[in-house]
Parts: sequence; structure tokens; C-alpha cells
Amino acid sequence: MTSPLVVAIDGPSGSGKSSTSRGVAARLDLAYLDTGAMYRAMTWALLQHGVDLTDSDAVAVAAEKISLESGTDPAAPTIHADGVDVAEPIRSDEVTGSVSLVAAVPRVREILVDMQRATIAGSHGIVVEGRDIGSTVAPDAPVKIYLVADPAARAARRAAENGGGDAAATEQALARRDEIDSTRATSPLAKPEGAVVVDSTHMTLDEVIDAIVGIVDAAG
Ligand SMILES: Nc1ncnc2c1ncn2[C@@H]1O[C@H](COP(=O)(O)OP(=O)(O)OP(=O)(O)O)[C@@H](O)[C@H]1O
Ligand SMILES: Nc1ccn([C@H]2C[C@H](O)[C@@H](COP(=O)(O)O)O2)c(=O)n1
Repeated sequence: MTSPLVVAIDGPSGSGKSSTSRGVAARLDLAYLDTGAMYRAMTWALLQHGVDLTDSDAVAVAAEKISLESGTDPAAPTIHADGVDVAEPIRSDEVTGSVSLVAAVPRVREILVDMQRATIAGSHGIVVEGRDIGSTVAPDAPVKIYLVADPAARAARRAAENGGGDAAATEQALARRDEIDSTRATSPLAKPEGAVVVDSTHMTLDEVIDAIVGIVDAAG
């Protein structure tokens, strides 16, 4: 039996991983997994339980009891925590501001990496996006992409998405999250070995999707 095709897409916050991954998955008829949504959903559930997120031992204990479910249709991905649809609340400022704390707890990462590997193994082929997919979750993935874009471009895109807010403040917030994500002890954000760097700064979303589909096709 052949193993499912795995396309691993990693990169910093706001580089376009979700939009690009969904587009690539739709074009190639693959499933899609947003692992950032899983870290966010875990953070949302811990906040609901009143867990002190600065207490990593308490976070590790509470995380064991939280159930997460990811729907992997790229046209309509879903995320549930403890049976609740959390697609909207996981994008709140409270969750966005706290998720890096939770993502830095090694036991949380073990739990979520196990879930991610189970989803990959149960798929017919999948695009998985996050920060540690090509390095830790699926180091044997035949296609690894490290998607980047200039901080100013990322901030401008994010601000536009949020209705034209303060781009400078958005850029600062992205930089803070990148700093935490790339300096944590466990599975820090970094270009995975063997990954192809795609810089989307001057590319449209369709051009990025075309480029990655081309890389997948070339990998055979
Ligand atoms: N190549 C592109 N050109 C223009 N806009 C883009 C491009 N790629 C993504 N975008 C837009 O940039 C914003 C951020 O993209 P997206 O949410 O896919 O990034 P992300 O890397 O998944 O972010 P995060 O890490 O915060 O989850 C979205 O509004 C998206 O539509
Ligand atoms: N594989 C992953 C995915 C995400 N994270 C962390 C880092 C981010 O700050 C946070 C939310 O991710 P986003 O929705 O912005 O992509 O989750 C991680 O550590 N590992």
C-alpha cells in the first residue's frame, strides 16, 4: 500500500499558509489540515476552563482532557473543541494573544502532533500547514514548502482582511508572534530541511497556488 501524499506548508504568521494550502488542496483534490487552528482551539478551551496559561504544568494537565475535531474539506474546513464549533472564537484577540504560550508547552505539542499524524494517516492525501509540519509532524513529506512574505506585506494583507486597521500595529503583533514561535524550545518555527522557499511578497494568491502545484507535480 502506498502512503498518502503529504504536502507540508510552514511559515511565519500571515505569510498566506491557510489561503494557499486550501487552494492547493482544492486544485489537487487533497484534504486540508490547519494545525494553527488546533493550537487556537486548544487555547480557547483552556481559557473556557479558566486555566492559567502562564502555568505550563496546569496547561499540560488540562490539555489531556480536551477533545478536538478538525474537518479537512478545503472548501469548508471546520474545528470543534469539546463538541463546540469554535471557528469564530479562535480568531478573537484574546486567543490570538495567548496561543503562543500554549503552543510552547511540550505536552500540548505532543498531544496535537499525535492528532495531526492520525489525521494524515487517515487521509487520501493532504495539505498540512503550520510551523513544524516539515520538521516534526511529517518530516518524510515528499513536498515541503516554506512560505514567506515581507513583514510589511503580511501586515498590509492582515490589516486589509480586518477592514483596514492599523498596519503598523499589526506588523508589530506579527513580529512578536514570530519571535515567540521561532525561539521556543520545542519545534521552533524554522525552514525545514529540504523545504523549497516560496516568497509570496510580490505574488498574487493564484500565482502562489500555481507555483506550489507545479512543485508538487514536479515531485511526481
Ligand atoms: N499571495 C497573496 N497575495 C495577497 N494576499 C494574500 C496572499 N496570500 C494570502 N493573502 C491574504 O493574506 C491574509 C493572510 O493569509 P493567511 O490567513 O492565509 O495567512 P496564514 O499564514 O495562514 O496566517 P496565520 O499564520 O496567521 O494563520 C489573508 O487575508 C489572505 O487572503
Ligand atoms: N504547527 C503549528 C501551528 C501553529 N502553531 C502556533 C503558532 C501560532 O502563533 C499559533 C496560531 O497559528 P496560526 O493560526 O496563526 O497559523 O499556533 C504552532 O506552534 N505550530
